[in-house]
Amino acid sequence: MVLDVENLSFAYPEVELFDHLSFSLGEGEALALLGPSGSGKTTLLHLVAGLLQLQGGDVRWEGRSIAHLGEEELARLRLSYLGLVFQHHYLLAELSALENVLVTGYLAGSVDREWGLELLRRVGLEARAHLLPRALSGGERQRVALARALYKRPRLLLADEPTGSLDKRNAERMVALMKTLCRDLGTALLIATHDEHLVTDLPELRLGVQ
Ligand SMILES: Nc1ncnc2c1ncn2[C@@H]1O[C@H](COP(=O)(O)OP(=O)(O)OP(=O)(O)O)[C@@H](O)[C@H]1O
Repeated sequence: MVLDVENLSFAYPEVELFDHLSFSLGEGEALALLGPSGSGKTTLLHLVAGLLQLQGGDVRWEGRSIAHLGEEELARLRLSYLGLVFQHHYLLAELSALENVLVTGYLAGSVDREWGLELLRRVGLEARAHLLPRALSGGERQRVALARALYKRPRLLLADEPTGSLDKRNAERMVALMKTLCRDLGTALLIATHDEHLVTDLPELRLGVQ
């Protein structure tokens, strides 16, 4: 399995969020994470990403428990295992669309420009590769952020309200692209969203307010 979440329990001092929650994702599988505001979608994604200390239960990346890994080891594994997309694009304003897609390559000291361009082609933006984020529309920026998240061919893509800032047409296009690209790359996909109608064809995990 790409991801195993086993018996996960988590509480903040004021609120208990999960009690023995379990699910798994295999290669190229997708799951919609649904639930009202405050039900813990973002918290769950942070636990899966190893950005928040586990309290009870386990998270395994390709069979390997992350519960007792140090920060450095987690950060190293995350580079190849995980891609992230948020509600905001977080593109670097001074870099072109293509340079933003390649940014993790620059950091690692090896850049595959052709693959970056291919990803931009797949999200319909090859002709805009040279433009700065401010010259792109909101939907286009978010599609660049998707291409950037997939540049390393991660095993798992986590998307936290990726369509939260988009109109209906762009939201539908973004979700369709996430599903198609992840399936093609064998990347597992976990999407947290309020827009249930966008993910009706995906298996769902529904969180409730305690
Ligand atoms: N650092 C924190 N300390 C204490 N409580 C927190 C913390 N972060 C989140 N919470 C609380 O935990 C609950 C779940 O928050 P979370 O952001 O995970 O939910 P969500 O489903 O993603 O909500 P939304 O859809 O509004 O983003 C909320 O009641 C929130 O106030």
